[in-house]
Amino acid sequence: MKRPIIALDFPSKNEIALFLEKFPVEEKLFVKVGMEIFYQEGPDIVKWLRSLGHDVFLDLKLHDIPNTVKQAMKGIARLDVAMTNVHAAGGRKMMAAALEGLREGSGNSQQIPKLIAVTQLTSTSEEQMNREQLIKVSLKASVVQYAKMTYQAGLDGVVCSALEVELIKGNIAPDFICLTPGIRPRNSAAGDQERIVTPERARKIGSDFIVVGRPITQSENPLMAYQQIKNEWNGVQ
Ligand SMILES: O=C(O)c1cc(=O)[nH]c(=O)n1[C@@H]1O[C@H](COP(=O)(O)O)[C@@H](O)[C@H]1O
Repeated sequence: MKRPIIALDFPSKNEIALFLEKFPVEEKLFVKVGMEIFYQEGPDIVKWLRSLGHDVFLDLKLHDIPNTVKQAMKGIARLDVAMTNVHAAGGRKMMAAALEGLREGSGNSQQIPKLIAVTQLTSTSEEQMNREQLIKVSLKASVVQYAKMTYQAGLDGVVCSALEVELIKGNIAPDFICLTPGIRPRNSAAGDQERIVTPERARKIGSDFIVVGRPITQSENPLMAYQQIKNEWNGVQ
């Protein structure tokens, strides 16, 4: 069964340990380490999660000049993560430099983490993008443009809303990875997310990975919430 990626958005290792205690030890999870916990605990949090047997998506959304991103990626390459990301808005040169950094950091081995780029954050609406970023096209057109740049830079895929997956795969390639956060089961609060989709719809649309945070981490019964979302994501009744 495909595993939803759980966003471990907690302020400390201790809180993550308490959360993980709710899952059977033999259940190997796919978890996301983002800025909140990484800036508290540093790379050790990734090493610890790997030692427990979980797969890690390291979501630090790098966005800086090409050289800085390249050097940072050399460090990330040594953390044994399955996937990591940058912001496509950093440009093609930056994304290509990120890939170079990952390759060099891993000693040019074949086994480098998947590298994907954030298009428009799922918390961004079309109206906000037009008004604040002065991007005067539709949100979908902007996402596809970022996805094309990402593909041309040689990356594996993008982070987008499931609402844009069909368009991206149609314009680029069916196997271009679309990882989709902004997942909300029916009747759960959107919070700060704008472009939301249920796990079932994300499956039908063709998302390759879904990322789910608060609907699991803030649930009264995280294990049950995880299993329900996992079943829905896999089309299991
Ligand atoms: O790169 C990401 O993971 C990401 C990109 C994006 O466009 N939107 C987005 O929500 N995310 C991350 O996905 C997670 C979503 O969490 P919830 O909204 O709690 O399900 C958060 O950790 C975000 O940082």
